[in-house]
Amino acid sequence: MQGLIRSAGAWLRADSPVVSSASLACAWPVLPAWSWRQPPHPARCTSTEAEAPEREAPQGEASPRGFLAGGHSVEDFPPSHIRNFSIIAHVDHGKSTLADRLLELTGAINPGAKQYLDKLQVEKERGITVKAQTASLVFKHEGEQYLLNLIDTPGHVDFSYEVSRSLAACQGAILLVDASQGVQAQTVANFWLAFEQDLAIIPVLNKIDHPGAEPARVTAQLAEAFDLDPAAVLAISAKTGAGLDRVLPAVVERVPPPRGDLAAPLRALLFDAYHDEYRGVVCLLAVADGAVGRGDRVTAAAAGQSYDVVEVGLLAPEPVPTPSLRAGQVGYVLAGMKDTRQARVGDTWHAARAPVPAFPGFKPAQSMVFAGIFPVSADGHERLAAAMARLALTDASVAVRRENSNALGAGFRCGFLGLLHLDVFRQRLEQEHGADVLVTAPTVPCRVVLQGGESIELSNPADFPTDVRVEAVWEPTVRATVVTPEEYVGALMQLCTAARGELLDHVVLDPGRTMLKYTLPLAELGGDFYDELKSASSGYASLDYEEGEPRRAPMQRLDILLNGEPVDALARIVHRDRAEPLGRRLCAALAGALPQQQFQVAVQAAAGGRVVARDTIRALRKNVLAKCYGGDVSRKRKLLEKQKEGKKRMRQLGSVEVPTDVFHDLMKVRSR
Ligand SMILES: Nc1nc2c(ncn2[C@@H]2O[C@H](COP(=O)(O)OP(=O)(O)OP(=O)(O)O)[C@@H](O)[C@H]2O)c(=O)[nH]1
Repeated sequence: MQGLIRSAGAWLRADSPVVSSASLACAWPVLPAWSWRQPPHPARCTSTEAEAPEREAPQGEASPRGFLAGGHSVEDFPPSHIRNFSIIAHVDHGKSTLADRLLELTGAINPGAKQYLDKLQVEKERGITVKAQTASLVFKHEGEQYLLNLIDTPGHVDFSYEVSRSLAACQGAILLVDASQGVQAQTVANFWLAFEQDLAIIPVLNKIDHPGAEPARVTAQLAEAFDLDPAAVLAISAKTGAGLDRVLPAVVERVPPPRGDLAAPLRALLFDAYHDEYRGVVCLLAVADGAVGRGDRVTAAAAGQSYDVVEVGLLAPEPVPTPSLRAGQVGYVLAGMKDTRQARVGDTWHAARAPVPAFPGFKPAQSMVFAGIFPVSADGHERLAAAMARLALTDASVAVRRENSNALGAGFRCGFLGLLHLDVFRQRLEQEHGADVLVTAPTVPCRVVLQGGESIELSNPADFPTDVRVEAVWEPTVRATVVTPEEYVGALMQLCTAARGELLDHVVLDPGRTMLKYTLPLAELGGDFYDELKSASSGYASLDYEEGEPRRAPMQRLDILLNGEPVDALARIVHRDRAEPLGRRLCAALAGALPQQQFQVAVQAAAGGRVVARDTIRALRKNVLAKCYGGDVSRKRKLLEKQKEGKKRMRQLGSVEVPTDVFHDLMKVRSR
């Protein structure tokens, strides 16, 4: 057994440098570790600075210094008394709940908080973390005060870009595992992310209060899968608080302090940035050496821009301005930036005219799915454009460009990190910015090689050439990791094969638990794949993936035609074998969803130069005034008004009027 598990580890490491969904988003910082990430042990860490005294925050006095819980200021914490760590885990294993408890325990927030660090409405509603959040805590251990900087990370694979860059600002990570669910796909991915970055890893079992908890079994899983010492595994319940008192002492004792040199010139990593409506762009910096303070002139090396620092401080978890941020500390900087695109995450900041060696940086987040976004009502473009501009400011990982559709008019083509990211973006457009939007079927980018050798990158099915000969199409793939109880292996292998998957490996993790590794076309992960995976495993299987090599595949454009006119917004790029069945499903769905018109409408699907499916909608003469008997003028006017409003939500596709809801209905049509 041990051999098998070790081979799993070896395979993971040999097969890919970082086994993580993060690399799907191409988010992997080109590390290895920086020098300050492998500091000496605290006991060997020399510090000439004074010990941190305990004192009260000044009352009633406007102080330029920022004070943390217990009245501490940043000067109280030399690098030896700082710990920077992330909480990483599979989705829903309890990261945000643990973060809440740690904030309460250290007095940073009042008891009873629920997902305090999840600030977005969409995060609160869906109970998921989308954006990594930072919080600085003060914790007393064995008579010494420590400044602990905690980063709560998202669990979902789409947002793993956030995890990898958060880890770059840390020296340690709490690897949280649900004691009832055990090791899952993102547990594996996140472990290797932290391991590859040389972080100290603290394994913590959560939910030991859960009736299905099996702490002994999951501890054995962790020990075998990751070669961890079972004695190092902590067991807690973030819900009841059981075992919680052991977590922060473990952080202090096991996570090495940052090795910063306060006397050296400023060298800081910009590891995150977000937009605040009132304060502009808030940059999160991990200061490796030196210090940065209000009024300093700093340069962002890769961006090649210099800025005057307006404010620096710690997030505790609310912003606490401080005179400076010092070596080893993680905090925020306001430098008068208006747009998050100015803040390139992974950039190195230094004092103006005092360049320093740059950090390796991060690869930019790469869009994995694209979709068109259009206003629901024909006159809603301006409102949508304003909403897009505002939201794009806060989410630099979405790629936006203008698009014009014959069917839907002016809109945007946007690139996302995955389907959840797309859905979250849509929800935020609607909830936070009041835009009523219509989203076209998501598509993955592919490369089309034309006769003569010219090759084009496509992110819009409507651009797929039909008038020139296509020599080859290359579609993106992922290397997917599925962790499942043994009894579902057969059903899951069937599912992956149906999704055009190629089995790469099959590893028994422990008796009753298996890890499958597949190459899958990225296009197949859209639609219902995740739901099918869950239903084939009664909800027990988990999935993670990283970017794979592009693969040649017989992909073609599937057009939907209304009375002979192709509707560009309904085109898809599909595998040759899928064109006909999908075409049939789309025609049937469209025929079912379209209201009858005053003439017969032919609904057709065409691929590879031929019609592959057809449906017909019979004619109906509709008269909105038919019910108006007796010449009631005001009633007539009301009905006409109502019809006018309804028409705003209609689009004229050739001769056919289509309610915009139809586009939403068609998105739900299964691709397989
Ligand atoms: N029984 C029990 N439930 C817990 C415990 N900790 C968290 N939960 C529950 O587990 C669910 C997920 O918790 P979260 O803290 O949102 O998980 P997360 O890992 O932050 O989720 P993502 O950010 O979406 O990955 C919530 O319903 C919590 O109330 C625990 O110790 N015991």
